Parts: sequence; structure tokens; C-alpha cells
Amino acid sequence: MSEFPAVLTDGFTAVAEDLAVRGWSVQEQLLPVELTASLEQLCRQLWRSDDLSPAAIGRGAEGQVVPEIRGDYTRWLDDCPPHPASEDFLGLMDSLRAVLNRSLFLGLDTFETHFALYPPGAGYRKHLDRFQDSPLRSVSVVTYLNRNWQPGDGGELRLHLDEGARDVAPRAGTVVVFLSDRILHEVLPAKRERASLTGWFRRRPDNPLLR
Ligand SMILES: O=C(O)CCC(=O)C(=O)O
Ligand SMILES: [Fe+2]
Repeated sequence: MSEFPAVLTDGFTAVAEDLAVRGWSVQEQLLPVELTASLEQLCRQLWRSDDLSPAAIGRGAEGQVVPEIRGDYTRWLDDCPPHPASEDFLGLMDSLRAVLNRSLFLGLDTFETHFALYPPGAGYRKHLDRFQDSPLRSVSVVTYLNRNWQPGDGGELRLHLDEGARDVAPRAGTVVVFLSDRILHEVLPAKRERASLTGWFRRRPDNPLLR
């Protein structure tokens, strides 16, 4: 971890502590500002050039596009042209994975992530990220890319917690991390286009830690 600024390592440690205590973490300045700005540009460019596809609910061939339930447009990072900002982002997520594994023994093996763009009015109804038929998605990470997001713009991520709902504005730089099988959440409709990167740390099917 010595190659990363201390502030990043501190942020990753804070995420690990929050996950251990309550299963979710909201960090308002986790990633470098320039990196978030480059990722926002990439996401908006993909949107403008019509290179994002309507997101499905459910998995693989059984996935269905139901805009009333989920209205975002996505593209897997793996499926995008290589870009230094994407490489940097994946490098940082790998460091976060290492910190989580070291402190929480989660046995996270891989990271999958997609850009997401919610057009005005689109949302994502209340759900859990872990698929019913597959326990592999373990930790969800949502990175917001929207500069100048204003209080009235909507588009909050609503976490449904034991103590009540908590809303998080999708402001550039904010990263939300939570246990994929535990935290119910939804995306409220926004008045503006809302850009993000959503990702999941996964375990391998043969991981001995899987219940
Ligand atoms: O963009 C967000 O705030 C959350 C997205 C989400 O819940 C998902 O893609 O599963
Ligand atoms: Fe989700």
C-alpha cells in the first residue's frame, strides 16, 4: 500500500471499520478529484455516443429490461476501450479489496464494475444486490461522478437501514460501500442525468468462506 497516498489508505481503513460495525459506509472524498473527473467524462462520452445499454434486472439470459423498476443505462468497464482513468480506478479498487480482506477476512477475489447513467426521471426500486441464485456478489461499491450536484436535483441513493432510511446525494467523489446481501437500497429519480460506477467484489464459487 506504500504507493498510495496515506489519505487513500486511511479512507479504505475507515470503510473496513464501518463494514465491520454496521455493514455500510459512506465516504465523501475517497478518490482523487482528477480521477473522478476523468471517469465522469468517460461515462458521459459513452452516453452521448449511444454506447450504454438499458440495464436488465436479473441475471444473464433471464435478465429483463423493466424501466419502471430499473431505468439506468450501463456498460461493463471490461467492455470499454482501455483508458488510464479506468486502470487507475481498478488499481484503487484492488487496494480496497486487499484492505477489506486483511481486516475482515472476507476472501474477496475479483471486482466487476459498470458505468451507469440514469436519465432524468429514472430510478431503481428497492432491492438487494446479491442474486437469489448466486452468493458470489459480496460487497457493493458505488462511486458517484456528478460535479455540481445540487440539493434539489434528487437522485439520492436511499439505504434502508434498521434505524430508518438514509439518503446519500450522488455527488462526485462520494463512494458508498455495503454488504451486498444485507443492505436494501433504491435509487430515487433525479432531475438531471446521474452518472456513476457501480461495482461488486465477488468471491469465487469454490471459496471456502462461502456459506
Ligand atoms: O447508483 C446507485 O446509487 C445504486 C445503484 C444500484 O443499486 C445497483 O446498480 O445495483
Ligand atoms: Fe443495487
